Amino acid sequence: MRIHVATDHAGFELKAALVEHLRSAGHDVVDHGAFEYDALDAYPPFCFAAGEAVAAEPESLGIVLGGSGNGEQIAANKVPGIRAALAWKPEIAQLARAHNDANVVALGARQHTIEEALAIVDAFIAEPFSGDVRHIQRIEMVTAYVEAHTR
Ligand SMILES: O=C(CO)[C@H](O)[C@H](O)COP(=O)(O)O
Repeated sequence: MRIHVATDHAGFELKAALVEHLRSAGHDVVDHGAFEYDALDAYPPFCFAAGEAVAAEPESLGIVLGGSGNGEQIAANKVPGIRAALAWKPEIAQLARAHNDANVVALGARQHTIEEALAIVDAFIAEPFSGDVRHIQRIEMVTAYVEAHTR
């Protein structure tokens, strides 16, 4: 699977481990930065880049990393077509896929060990969208709201 990954400085170490982990599992990983550690960098451009790439490739998924994952989720969600979920345990990552058809997962690198973070990501990637009508209807409600309020 094509997986787009981005981080700011706070997730820099986790991103390296994550890219290696995903490539070892056979995924086609596209790294959208940060490409060097800079304690003063800012997460939005990285998250926009990953989000835009996911939106352009509907079969792909995205992963955005930061200290908490909050700002990264918020930024990714500003990209049209992105449904980004902040996941803090594998069960939440599974629900993000199964119920919300999330195409981006956000993680707080400062909140987990690398092993915990990889388990959350693996759960996200492995879980398909359920396709249940009630979930489709709810997602469509959100999409319709965005379309009605976007100038
Ligand atoms: O998680 C984040 C945003 O939600 C950032 O990674 C975090 O705010 C970075 O913090 P600092 O600049 O203090 O290293």
